[in-house]
Amino acid sequence: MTNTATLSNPTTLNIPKRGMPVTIITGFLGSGKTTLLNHILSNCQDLKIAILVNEFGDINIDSQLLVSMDEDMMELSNGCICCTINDGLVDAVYRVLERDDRVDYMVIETTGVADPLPIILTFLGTELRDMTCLDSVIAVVDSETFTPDHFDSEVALKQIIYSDITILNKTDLTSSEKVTKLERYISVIKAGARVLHSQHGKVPLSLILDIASNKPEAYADLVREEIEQSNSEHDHHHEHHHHEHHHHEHHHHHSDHLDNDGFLSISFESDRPFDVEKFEIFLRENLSQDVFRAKGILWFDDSELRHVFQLSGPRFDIQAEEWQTSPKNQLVFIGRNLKAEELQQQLTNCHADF
Ligand SMILES: Nc1nc2c(ncn2[C@@H]2O[C@H](COP(=O)(O)OP(=O)(O)OP(=O)(O)O)[C@@H](O)[C@H]2O)c(=O)[nH]1
Repeated sequence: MTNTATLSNPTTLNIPKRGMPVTIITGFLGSGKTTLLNHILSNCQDLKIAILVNEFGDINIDSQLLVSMDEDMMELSNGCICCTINDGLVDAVYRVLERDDRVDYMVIETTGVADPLPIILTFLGTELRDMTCLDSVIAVVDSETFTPDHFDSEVALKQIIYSDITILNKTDLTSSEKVTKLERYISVIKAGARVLHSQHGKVPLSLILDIASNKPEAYADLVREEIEQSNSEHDHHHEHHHHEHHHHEHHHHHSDHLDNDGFLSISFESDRPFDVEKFEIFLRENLSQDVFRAKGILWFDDSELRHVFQLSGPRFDIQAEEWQTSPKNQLVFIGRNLKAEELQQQLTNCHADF
């Protein structure tokens, strides 16, 4: 917080817009946040929405999976997970506010392993409070895989507790009894919870955007606590930023800070195509059980198409579409106790022979 609280007003000639409504989409790994965002972008009609994607991992996969949109309307802030409210996020918000073109609304997709509270508090407790208006915080839940132990993740629970609306998504993959049970559970952990159900994030936009459902009073004590706590953590953050570009150090820091959750992200990129059979064998036989979520863009030597790979819990899915860029492989794996070198070696072995 200290980092952001001291951010001074930009001294450009652009006068930032004021009172911009903001919706934050939170939700655990693979719950359907990007899918919901695509639903919003495809149905928002004349509303000019700026998107801010805060992704966990070194490669931006999410931005490539969003429906075609004005590139200028997208800002990325690559998430180091322990510094969710890094300067990058605040800077990205400022870049949107300083736009010359019309922007009516801002939607932020957080990383699946982010505690949304620091992000919420950034909007309520810094000078962003005067520039923006936090409209709503939405938590997307995978109704098939979510259980009351919430993946042993404190963060998964906080995402629901700090949201204004919970969307129980993927109802097509689970029984209505399970959905009802989840709804009851959510009303226990969060009094007055507003719960919606969806398949592929399809909910009426009038129920989630511009609804003024966020109540800043509810966070007043937290704002104070957070400021006190972040003051004492300041030194750490400082040092961390210093090391940010170093790959190994970066991963190392992640594992240091995720005591609660232990999730880390491993990226893989290559300019050589995979052999589809080798990749399938890798998925079936070699992929560590500790991988909770994976996604990426795949290049196979026997295909002209790019393949979008999605793995969430026990399921995976590969869809073919046209390349918009030159072909390459880009993958991100997220899980606990992952061994980066082993995983990267396994993927290297999936390359097609020359
Ligand atoms: N069957 C089914 N699949 C869904 C539904 N919603 C999303 N998915 C699939 O679930 C996978 C993950 O969805 P995403 O929208 O990428 O999830 P996310 O929350 O953005 O994931 P992270 O950003 O990695 O945390 C994708 O393969 C989606 O197509 C749904 O309602 N039903």
